[in-house]
Amino acid sequence: MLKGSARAHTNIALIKYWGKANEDLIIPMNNSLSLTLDAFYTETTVTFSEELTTDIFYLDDTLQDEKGTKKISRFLDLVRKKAACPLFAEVNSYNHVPTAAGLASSSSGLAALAAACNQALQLDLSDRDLSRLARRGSGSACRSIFPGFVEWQKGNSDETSFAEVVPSSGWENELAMLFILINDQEKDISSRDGMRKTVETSAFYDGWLQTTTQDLASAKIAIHAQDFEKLGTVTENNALKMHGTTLAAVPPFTYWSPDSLKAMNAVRKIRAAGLPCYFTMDAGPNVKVLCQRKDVAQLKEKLTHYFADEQLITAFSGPGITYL
Ligand SMILES: O=C(O)C[C@@](O)(CF)CCOP(=O)(O)OP(=O)(O)O
Repeated sequence: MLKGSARAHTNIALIKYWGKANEDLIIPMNNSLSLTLDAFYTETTVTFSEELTTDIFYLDDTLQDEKGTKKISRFLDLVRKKAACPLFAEVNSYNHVPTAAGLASSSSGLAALAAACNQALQLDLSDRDLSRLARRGSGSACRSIFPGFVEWQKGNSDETSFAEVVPSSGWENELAMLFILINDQEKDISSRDGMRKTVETSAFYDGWLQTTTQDLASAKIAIHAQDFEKLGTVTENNALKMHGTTLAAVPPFTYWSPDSLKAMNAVRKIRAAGLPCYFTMDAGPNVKVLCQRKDVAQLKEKLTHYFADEQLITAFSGPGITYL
């Protein structure tokens, strides 16, 4: 019996990954840049055993059906091949995220699984090679291997596509990200399906791609200069452009719900009144608000005029992989 356990934290992209150049290897069209957070994480244990005749996946103590196990099993096939190990495995994952929020964070889940496999099969992978392996599970997972600000170098092959830390002199510890959890019943289009539809059909996709490289350069300059307004502005604009691409997909779609727009407008109003804060969004209705740590209590107080307190969750910069 070969067993491994690891914890990985969710990351939120400030400059988005939105589209694959290679679906099988999960090579992205562009570089992306994220902030790993402390509040949300996944703890995963994997046990490879001769006794098993198939892969078994428990998520928060609930046995997952075949559909829910497919993505995990496909990833385990990769690991088995890499380790020349024929054994099936039992995976136990615990998502420490607010369940109601639908904050299904594939970034922390697949990163934790990759690290747990690394330990169980004694692959002895470097962080860079672990990032490459996690990338094969889910693109954004490659960034959760590292703490703080992280850039995913898109590369053009399995060897050259990996994440690495963005030097920041610890400035990330002066920032905060406040999640506005929008309880939207709509079944989300997964990020994987959403980005594929967009790449394949959206008239706005090329415009997105042309400007996101510049946005990433601006974000890195802002981090180096510790210029919050510059980082916040490029973060918000980049998210709006990414989401703009979905409106020109065929058929069009959007992740925005009425309350998403309410949240974005509230952030604009609070910013206009003098509190620097900027929003970003991913493949769902939730809105994440980037602000400076010193302002997060005041921001939360102002947002309670628009949303219930239990919908507001504060996160700070978080760590990379921890082996348990
Ligand atoms: O995180 C970002 O950069 C932006 C997004 O969150 C915007 F929705 C996409 C994340 O995509 P992911 O779930 O990693 O896709 P996969 O590679 O198909 O598994």
